[in-house]
Amino acid sequence: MTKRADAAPLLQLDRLRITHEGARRATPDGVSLTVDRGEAVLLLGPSGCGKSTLALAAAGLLPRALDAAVEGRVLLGGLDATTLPAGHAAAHVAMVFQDPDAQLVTSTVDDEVAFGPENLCLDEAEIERRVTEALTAVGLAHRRRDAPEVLSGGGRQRLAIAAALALGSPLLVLDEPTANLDPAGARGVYDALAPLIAGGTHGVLLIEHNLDEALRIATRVVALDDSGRIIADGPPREVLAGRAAELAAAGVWLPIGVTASRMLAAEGVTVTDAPLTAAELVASLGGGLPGRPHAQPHPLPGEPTPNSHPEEPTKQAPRGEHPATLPLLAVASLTVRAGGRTLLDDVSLTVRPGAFTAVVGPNGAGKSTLLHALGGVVRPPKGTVFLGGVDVAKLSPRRLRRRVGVVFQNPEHQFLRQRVRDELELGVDAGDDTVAARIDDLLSRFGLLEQGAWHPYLLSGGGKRRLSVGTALVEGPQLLVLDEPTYGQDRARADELLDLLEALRRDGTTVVMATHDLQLVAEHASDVVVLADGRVEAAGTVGEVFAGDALDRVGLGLPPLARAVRAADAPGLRGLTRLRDAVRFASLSRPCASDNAGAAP
Ligand SMILES: Nc1ncnc2c1ncn2[C@@H]1O[C@H](COP(=O)(O)OP(=O)(O)OP(=O)(O)O)[C@@H](O)[C@H]1O
Ligand SMILES: Nc1ncnc2c1ncn2[C@@H]1O[C@H](COP(=O)(O)OP(=O)(O)OP(=O)(O)O)[C@@H](O)[C@H]1O
Repeated sequence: MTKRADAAPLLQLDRLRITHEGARRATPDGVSLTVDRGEAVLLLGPSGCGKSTLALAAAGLLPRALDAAVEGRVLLGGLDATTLPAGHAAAHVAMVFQDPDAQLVTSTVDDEVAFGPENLCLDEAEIERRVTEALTAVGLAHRRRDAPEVLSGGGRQRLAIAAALALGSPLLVLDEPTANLDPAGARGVYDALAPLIAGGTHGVLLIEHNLDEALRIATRVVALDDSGRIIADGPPREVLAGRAAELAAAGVWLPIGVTASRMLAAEGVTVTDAPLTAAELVASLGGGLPGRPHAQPHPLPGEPTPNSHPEEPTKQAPRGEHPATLPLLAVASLTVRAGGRTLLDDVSLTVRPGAFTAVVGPNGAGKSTLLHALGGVVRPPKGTVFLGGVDVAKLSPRRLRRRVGVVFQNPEHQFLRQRVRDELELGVDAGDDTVAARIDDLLSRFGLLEQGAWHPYLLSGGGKRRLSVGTALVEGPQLLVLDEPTYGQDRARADELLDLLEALRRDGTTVVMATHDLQLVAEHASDVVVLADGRVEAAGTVGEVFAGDALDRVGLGLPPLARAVRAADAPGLRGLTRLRDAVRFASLSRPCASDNAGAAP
């Protein structure tokens, strides 16, 4: 499509400043930016800096959608968004919310996607064409007759994206559109978006933590700091590599290549080609560090054979052969059915005490269902869950809560009280005089001390997520079960959460966590269970599972670094799945000072 020279940008924010009712400061605070056709602007910033609030404004939903004072201007196609009649906004903009449940309104998948086009008074053939195209683009064409609420979390997210695409609006505002999606689903979303940007028909304002995927379409990166002000705005490499230190200090997620380069710089190794993605990182590792060919330090001294997990101690017995330890958790022949479907089909697995077991699988594999069964949230019709030798089905809800802390996929489903502090107090023995101190400690560890008296729903997405983890921890459970706990977190908070999980593990807590972030699995988990279609496809240590083909078989594939390493087919890199191993590799093969002196720049 040719762009008229005089056409106004799709979106123009002019010194936008939004102060929520009762808030002491504005977030965002004085943000000006434009998005035009052919542009995908990636908006980054720490949790609570106002990204979602800005997205609502950009979608023309303020001031209607929020109790907030809005200063500055929001122009959509040159028109003041605050004066656009509600029904006219769709001609300019469509939004996908951070929480897909916030936007699903009808009773079938089909109706949900048709809802927007019907309101545009399009003819039936056109509506049908758009519905089919949008559902196909997100891989939901086979679930047209289902109710949205029976879709998995990822399924509902795909549906929300399809509904936005079907509107045909030139500007798409996407608030973490792939946070609940499996890797193939996330790739699918960006595959669908890429031609819209490249073809110049659409513009995108994007909030996304999945940077490897987002960088496939991002033409510009805008970063906000904690106070909701712009600290960087420019081409992705210039901002993400060039201003990395500043962004990291502000708690902004950085792509894997930039994180690795920073770790290498701390080791005295300079990577000059500023890799952003895992593929670029591997190209720079495989191609030799500045000016010299690689040494081949792999396998590293004392390390296992190629393809095994580099940091797994060699003496560790493979899964199933931990002779001295009885499993903490033993699941046998677990079957869960609902709505005429079998969600879990004869699942058996064990988790050893102190393990950090990741449960991975495509959307709809049954991960949440399994976690709910472990936490006693659903009573399986068949099979058993034993925790420390005790049948979970025989424990009272109160005793179960003391042993198993559960963090749900959607934090809002978990909140029952009016104040953040009360939410943590819920279910704790009133007579216990250590409660207040424990709660203060949790509030401060989770960065929520100042928000203790707030309503939980007023927290940012990241804040809600941290509170939900806090509520599961108050009782000091033996087993902590978490469903996508890093979703919606900024870099600093996600690292903090993972550090906290590691500290809990050192103190004896066993962790079972469902996640779509396979890089996180590589970096932190000890064991993995791969689910697909309600069945266990593979289980074992991270090294064992990553070396096998189960992840490929179920359509997940390897995490970005391991995938890029495998694609590069460089023998020296084989087996690298963790960032710190990649950095160690590069550091060990770094040039000595005299090499450096003679090296080409
Ligand atoms: N309805 C509301 N009323 C009062 N304060 C709110 C409301 N919604 C959000 N806030 C506050 O406004 C600030 C910005 O929230 P917002 O959700 O826009 O941040 P964010 O950058 O998207 O965070 P995250 O990455 O954690 O989702 C936060 O401090 C949040 O607690
Ligand atoms: N009440 C129900 N009736 C029918 N089907 C259901 C019901 N609840 C869940 N399902 C289906 O069961 C399957 C497993 O859902 P579950 O939420 O456990 O998957 P998941 O692996 O956690 O997915 P995601 O990664 O998308 O969160 C999905 O296909 C979902 O649509």
